[in-house]
Amino acid sequence: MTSWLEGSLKEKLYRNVDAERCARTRRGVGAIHHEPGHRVSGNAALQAHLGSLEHDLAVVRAVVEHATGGRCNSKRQHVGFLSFTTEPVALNPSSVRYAATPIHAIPIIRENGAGATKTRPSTRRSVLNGPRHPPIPWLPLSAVSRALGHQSASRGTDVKMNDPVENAKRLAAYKAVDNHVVDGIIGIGSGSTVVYAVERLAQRVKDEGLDVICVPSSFQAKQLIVENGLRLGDLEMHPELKVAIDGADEADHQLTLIKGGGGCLTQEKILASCAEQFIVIADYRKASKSLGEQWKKGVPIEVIPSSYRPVAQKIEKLLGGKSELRMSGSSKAGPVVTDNGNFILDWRFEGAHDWKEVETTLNMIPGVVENGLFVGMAKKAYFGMSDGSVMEQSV
Ligand SMILES: O=C(CO)[C@H](O)[C@H](O)COP(=O)(O)O
Repeated sequence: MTSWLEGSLKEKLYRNVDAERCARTRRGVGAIHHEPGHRVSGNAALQAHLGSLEHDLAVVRAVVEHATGGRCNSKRQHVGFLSFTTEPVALNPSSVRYAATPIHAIPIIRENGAGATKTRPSTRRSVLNGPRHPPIPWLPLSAVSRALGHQSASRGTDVKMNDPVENAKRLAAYKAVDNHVVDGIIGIGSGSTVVYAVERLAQRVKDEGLDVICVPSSFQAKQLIVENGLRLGDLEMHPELKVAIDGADEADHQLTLIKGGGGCLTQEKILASCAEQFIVIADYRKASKSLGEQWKKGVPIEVIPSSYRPVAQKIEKLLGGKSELRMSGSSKAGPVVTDNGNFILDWRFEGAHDWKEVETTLNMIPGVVENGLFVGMAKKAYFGMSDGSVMEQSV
């Protein structure tokens, strides 16, 4: 039986290994054994992944503790074998999806194994004794730092890697990057799902030598690109993009979107309009039959600050509903200020609308910079599901 702990460990330690590829190459993502007495042992694969043994132990212990929420006693049994005794952990039935990944034994690392194969030149101890294995990608630093509870350039999200919603975001993002990104200029959207797309891009640049220049849609996206060591570009240098990948607050059956929950709708729409392909990545909560079914905060509208009152009044007169100035909350007194120095109105609408008409009506009001309705722009969306699958939607 696959336990929640085992699934979590795989998730954390092998998150940059594509599960399908592993199954094909029989590389063994699941080289972790969970014995019923709450004992977890990870073999040489962990060490091959994580570098020096001392560092491994600290990182792996932190990951295990993060996964279990409990205490972890780790000890070095012999070279290349790590063993952990953890607090009792509850089995979580939602982890059965991990059972789909075959578990293979991976040979123990030895100092000087006969017929040894070097897995990574920089790891002196990383010598596999046994059948030849392709090099295993390293755990990205960002994954380790998330496991240790550090924050990334996401919107202040403390990413919990055993959270089904975070998993769903990651699955959708990884699949979209794998299916749509080739060498060229890529538009990077904003939000918490895009964090995973950038992470995957960085892995592919490192592992496959993918040659991409990334154009950001926000300050957050720019930070992500820089933090992940990707090449930064802009629309001035690269006005045409091969693909733009972005999240959404809601997507209906025609892939009409509400965007701008993170306040970056204007640049996001500009990027989407410059891309040959605009790809949406989201978790299962964002898919709906009609707009407003899932997303209750309304359509974000970026406005010139001095115009917010008359714009709000005009919207209500023309379209009904209620327009509210978005406030910063506890992080700052006063309204949210966008990357462009503007305000955001959230228009809570009632009933069904002709969204193309609404988009045009909103943008015709003097003072409106842009609105968060994306009509007819997305042709493909990836929704990560709670069962670990990815639902694809095309129009
Ligand atoms: O439009 C956006 C930001 O302006 C985001 O794409 C949208 O809010 C979705 O964000 P998340 O991926 O965090 O759910």
